[in-house]
Amino acid sequence: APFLGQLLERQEQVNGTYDYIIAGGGTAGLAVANRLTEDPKISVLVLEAGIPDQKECAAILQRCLGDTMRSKYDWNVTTEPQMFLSGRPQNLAIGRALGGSSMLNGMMFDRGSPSDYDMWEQLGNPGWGWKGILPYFKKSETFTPPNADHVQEFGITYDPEVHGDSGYIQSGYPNFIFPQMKNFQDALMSLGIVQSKDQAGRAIGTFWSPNTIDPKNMTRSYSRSAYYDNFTNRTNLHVITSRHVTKLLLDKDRVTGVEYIEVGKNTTYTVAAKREYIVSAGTIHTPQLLQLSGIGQKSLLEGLGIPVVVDLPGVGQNFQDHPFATLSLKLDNVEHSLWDLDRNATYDAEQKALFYADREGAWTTGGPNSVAFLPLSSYTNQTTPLLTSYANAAAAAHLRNDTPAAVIAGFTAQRSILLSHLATPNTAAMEFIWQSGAARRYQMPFSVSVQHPFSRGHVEINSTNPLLRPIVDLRTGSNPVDLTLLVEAFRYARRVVATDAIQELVPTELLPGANVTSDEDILAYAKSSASTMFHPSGTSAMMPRELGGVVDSSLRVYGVKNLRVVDASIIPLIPATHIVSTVYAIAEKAADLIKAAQK
Ligand SMILES: Cc1cc2nc3c(=O)[nH]c(=O)nc-3n(C[C@H](O)[C@H](O)[C@H](O)COP(=O)(O)OP(=O)(O)OC[C@H]3O[C@@H](n4cnc5c(N)ncnc54)[C@H](O)[C@@H]3O)c2cc1C
Repeated sequence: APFLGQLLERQEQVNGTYDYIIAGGGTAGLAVANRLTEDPKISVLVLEAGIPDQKECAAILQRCLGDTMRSKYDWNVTTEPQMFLSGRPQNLAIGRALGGSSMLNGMMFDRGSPSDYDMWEQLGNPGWGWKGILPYFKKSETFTPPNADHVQEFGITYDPEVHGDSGYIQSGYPNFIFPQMKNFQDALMSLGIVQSKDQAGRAIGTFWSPNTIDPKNMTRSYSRSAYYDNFTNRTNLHVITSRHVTKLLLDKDRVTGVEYIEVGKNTTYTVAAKREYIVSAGTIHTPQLLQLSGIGQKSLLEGLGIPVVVDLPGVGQNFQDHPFATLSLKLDNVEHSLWDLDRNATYDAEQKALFYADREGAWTTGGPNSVAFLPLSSYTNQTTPLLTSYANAAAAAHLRNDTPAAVIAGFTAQRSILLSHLATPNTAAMEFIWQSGAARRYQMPFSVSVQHPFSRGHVEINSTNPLLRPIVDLRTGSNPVDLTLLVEAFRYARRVVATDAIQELVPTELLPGANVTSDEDILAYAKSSASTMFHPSGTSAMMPRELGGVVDSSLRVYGVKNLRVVDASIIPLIPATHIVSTVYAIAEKAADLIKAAQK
């Protein structure tokens, strides 16, 4: 068959059956497909709704970071009005492309701390604590250490022991770093914060985060380039794009096939798997697909006339994200910053020339990498009162009124685990990011982001039409203590700005502005400006069924024998990090679990 192994272009090229069918060729989907097809006897079909990028600037260069948002590569999801954030809906970018959100993301590549994953294990998921997942973090990456000049100039430290050296995702540092990025590290250290030797082993304190960047040419390393582009010679791997999976066909406790359409056309096709079905459609579309297929909360499905195959109230619940808010600064004493690329054509042209000559200069940089992840006790003296306010409310007090009992039980278990970890110095509660103009609207956005929110949202279909967007409600700030944490973080951010290291840069606070000082005013600013960090997680959570879980610790959907979910939706508790490296680790571990089940 002449087309095998390549991206399939025509419907006739799709076979009737495969060993495995994967719904969603995104970050996790392509990684799983790659690992399963290492065995030439195993055939895999990946059905991806999006399109392949054309390796254009927006897709692969840090220079154009953000340009894919609201483009043809984005699902363009708008959330419900966020009632706890002044009623503002949020634009939730999600990749609709070969490689999914990894093709669209900010290229930060960090990990949570050991405690973030130990919490997963404590929630009833054996094998998913730090010890169990670390080998898969390593397996997914090839880490290139910072060059000697950068070690010298910026004080970047690293520990090769915690990194991988033969994985497919390339991680490392851009060839160019703006000098003012170091002032942030110095500022934190002058406040007594310790620099982590390497975030990959303990992401607490201040540190330089790697990016997903190929050291050879300073281009994006993402699921497509890492797990697909070099493997198109595998005749047992079929990938077809512009194919939207509309339904899983179920017969009692087994999936018997998937239905899908070619995007923009009406014909429905069916394809079947001999071994298993894997849903990797991401945090929004995985629960949508399960619900459309009759797996979900009985009352929701019955209300839409969908026959209930498995009454699984957790599907679409437990929705978590990292909300962030920004202190915007103008720095008068810096030679250049990232936003000059958009504002100074001469400088941009110089940097472009440098990039194409030597892969040097500001075109190589863009993803934030000077950051700090701090436990509560490092940035506020209110640790005990804050944790007490979380603990004192009834567990369901801030959940939606009709939250199913099992989901309340799950949240109750999460809450007590979170409270015990957040009381220690080993769990980060807040990220502080010196963004270097990543937002493009300000010269120096200095953002703070809640890492272990107690607010929970949901994703729910309100139509049986698979092509309509489901209801996406983050419910950010529904637990008011999350927002109090942000207010405390603003106060600390101002202490950071007041240090000699930042004052040297001659900063002016543009937003919220020096006159915004009371708790009420800072809170009002946070509510009027807080946004998603694009880390949607948790809507098909890996937890015991009685705690509202959707998949077990082998990622099998409860009540169905041959169906797994592998993507960010299985994350039971969002870790304190940008989550893509966690998604790759989940996919790598899932592939091993699936292979083990073949025996
Ligand atoms: C703008 C943005 C910036 C981010 N920045 C960072 C960052 O700097 N660092 C970091 O660590 N993380 C970042 N993230 C988060 C990270 O990229 C994602 O969490 C991760 O890529 C999600 O992987 P996934 O496999 O769960 O889903 P995805 O990668 O989104 O994959 C899901 C795939 O399924 C496809 N699909 C959906 N429904 C269907 C269907 N019905 N039929 C067929 N296909 C379907 C989608 O098109 C998509 O390709 C960012 C995310 C965004 C959106």
